[in-house]
Amino acid sequence: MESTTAADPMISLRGVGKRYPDGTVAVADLSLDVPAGELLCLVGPSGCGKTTTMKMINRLVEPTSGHILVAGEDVARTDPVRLRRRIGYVIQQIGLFPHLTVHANVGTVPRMLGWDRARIRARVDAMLDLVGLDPATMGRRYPHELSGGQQQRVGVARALAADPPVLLMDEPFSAIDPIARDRLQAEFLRLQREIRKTVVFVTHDLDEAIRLGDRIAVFRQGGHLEQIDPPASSAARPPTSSPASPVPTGRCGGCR
Ligand SMILES: Nc1ncnc2c1ncn2[C@@H]1O[C@H](COP(=O)(O)OP(=O)(O)OP(=O)(O)O)[C@@H](O)[C@H]1O
Repeated sequence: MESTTAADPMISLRGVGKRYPDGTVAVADLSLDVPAGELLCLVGPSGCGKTTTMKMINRLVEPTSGHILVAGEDVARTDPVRLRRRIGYVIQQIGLFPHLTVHANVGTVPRMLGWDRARIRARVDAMLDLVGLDPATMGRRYPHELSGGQQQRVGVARALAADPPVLLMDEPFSAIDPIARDRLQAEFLRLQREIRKTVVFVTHDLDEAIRLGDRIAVFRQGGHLEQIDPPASSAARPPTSSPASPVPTGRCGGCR
């Protein structure tokens, strides 16, 4: 990756559009920057282009216009496999390999990178520890022997294993029951304070966005950016406020 200065955004979308082959314009003309270390939440109604935006960053979807830079490098000119090793990806149905143990799941990318066994073991143990799973007992289990919340933790550990600077998280906690979700959010917040990744986090839950996001980007249909602001802090900001008003607390009107 090219070197960047502290002032450069880690992720930069410039006039990005995506028209699918059937003519659907998922994203029309989107520009936004995500500074290094920021957790940016994307919210908005179903079908407004959040997932498409996310997948264009790691090239699971190719934009039909515009440019996306990650750490100053145009992703269109980066080998997708190389790119994805530097971008952790966590999705709702986590997609753990069912026939591999938790340990082997978390070690997937380090193995692909050719790390030696001792380094992989140490890294996997550290990652499981980081997400609150005991490496000795949980590492040997298979995904079906874990709760939904534990599986999501493994997904986060796997995404972090090769220490990517960027994490893309697409509704990572939404399939979890509310109590486990609450704990996962709290732990992820603690974790993020420690590791300071640049995170793009899609959610339908405005409360989750307010809790986790350094900023919240509100999308409307066609991937139009309606607003991008820090979440309102009721202690710091009155609810009726300035033109550049922060995203209000409450439910996301257009969201499911
Ligand atoms: N492969 C595809 N081919 C055609 N249209 C698609 C494809 N994938 C997504 N779309 C359309 O693009 C638009 C944006 O979809 P996208 O999944 O990005 O929205 P989203 O905001 O993530 O939605 P949700 O909140 O429901 O997950 C939708 O109209 C969707 O139907």
